[in-house]
Amino acid sequence: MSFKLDKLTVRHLTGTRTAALHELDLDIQPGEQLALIGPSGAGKTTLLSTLACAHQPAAGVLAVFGVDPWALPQKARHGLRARLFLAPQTPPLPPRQRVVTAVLAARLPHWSLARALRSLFTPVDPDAAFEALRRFGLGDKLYARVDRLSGGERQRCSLARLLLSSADAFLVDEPISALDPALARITLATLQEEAANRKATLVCSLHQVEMARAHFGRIVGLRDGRIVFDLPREQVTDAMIAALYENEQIEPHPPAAHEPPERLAVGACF
Ligand SMILES: Nc1ncnc2c1ncn2[C@@H]1O[C@H](COP(=O)(O)OP(=O)(O)OP(=O)(O)O)[C@@H](O)[C@H]1O
Repeated sequence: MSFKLDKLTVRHLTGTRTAALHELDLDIQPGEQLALIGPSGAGKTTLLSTLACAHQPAAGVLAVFGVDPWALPQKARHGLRARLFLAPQTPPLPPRQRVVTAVLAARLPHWSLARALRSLFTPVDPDAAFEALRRFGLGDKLYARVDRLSGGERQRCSLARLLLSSADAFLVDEPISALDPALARITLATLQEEAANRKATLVCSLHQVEMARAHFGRIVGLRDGRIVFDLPREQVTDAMIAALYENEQIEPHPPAAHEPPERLAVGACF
């Protein structure tokens, strides 16, 4: 089993004392690919980072590759984390670094300190970085600076690191939120192909419900920190989706009484 959750409850240390995840039961087999969907604030990111052993649960049981990460000594937990690749929605890439260096950093856990330092100045395996970037349509950005990438390019740069990692599970948070539809399809296909080739587990949160239903065989719907459904895609109905997102539409913003929209200057900044 890659992940086993039994009545798992997670609270954030800051903010409200309400649990972000409430008594979740979830089994994820090695090599399985599933999509997490649900409205904003449902707990998708919290679940992914809990699976990545970044949040210690408040209650319940978490087993990652058969062991409780929080019962392990810190060094062993660190070793376990190296088998997990968490791709956050906003990747924390060092801004002044070249893309090639940022991508090759995925191999840091396997390098000696001397090799890691050398790679900062002369990238050790630029061909591997190029190939990973190429698969996400970013081959031309190998030597670009990270802070000159667009939001979508940064996202894909972070995913290229995933290809160079040796992880057995990919935990990917909204990988296509900044991508156009064509790039979104390529990106999901690349992630799924990589996971299938190395028999890695893929858990992917998505706001694009139709993409989730089109690409993933298993769909987990989260709302208010609870699993609302966990089903093969054929059994997920439009009514279930509507109920999952019910009342989530944003109320239109009332125009300010003193400044009706038609009187705002062209180019006004909202
Ligand atoms: N660092 C934090 N400190 C305190 N509360 C947090 C923190 N991060 C998230 N939360 C809260 O935990 C709950 C779940 O948030 P989470 O980010 O996991 O949801 P999400 O489904 O990923 O949302 P989105 O789709 O908007 O990214 C929310 O109520 C959120 O306000």
